[in-house]
Amino acid sequence: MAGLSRGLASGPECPVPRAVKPPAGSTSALSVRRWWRSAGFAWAGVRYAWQTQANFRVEVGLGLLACSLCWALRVSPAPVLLCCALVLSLELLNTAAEALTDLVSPEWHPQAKIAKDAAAGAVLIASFVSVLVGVAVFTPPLLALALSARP
Ligand SMILES: Nc1ncnc2c1ncn2[C@@H]1O[C@H](COP(=O)(O)OP(=O)(O)OP(=O)(O)O)[C@@H](O)[C@H]1O
Repeated sequence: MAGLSRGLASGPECPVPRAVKPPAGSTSALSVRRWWRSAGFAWAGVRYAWQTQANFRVEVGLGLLACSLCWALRVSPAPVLLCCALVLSLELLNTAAEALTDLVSPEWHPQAKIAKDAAAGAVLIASFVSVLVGVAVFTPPLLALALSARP
């Protein structure tokens, strides 16, 4: 509690806790315990997005569908996996931007609108490009399959 209150900025204008310097000895990059703890926090963020963001769940579903299609059509999954990572990562950043914006500006504000709309725009662009990548990756094998199935 004392550590937390020490990390809080004073005054109502900045309610966000500042980073508290960790105790000496816990900063080693090779500390497995530290890495595991950080991974737990990161996983909590992913779980939060899964539980609260319908778009995140839809994107995970579409990503799994696209990966299954790669496997069924025997095409390289690399571009599809990259697109999945890009879209899901940006959706997580969008969720973070929304949460921060709601914290800092619960009332309507033009700057808050820019923050939310720009973060959503990043997801939109990545999703659009991912659809193009999907068309480029899946069209040739699907066409070949359709042609080979013709009598
Ligand atoms: N505090 C605010 N000030 C100004 N505009 C806002 C504010 N909060 C939301 N908006 C506007 O309303 C839109 C929708 O906001 P909202 O928080 O519902 O985002 P969302 O993308 O619908 O979120 P979710 O993914 O949780 O449904 C934003 O993109 C933004 O244009």
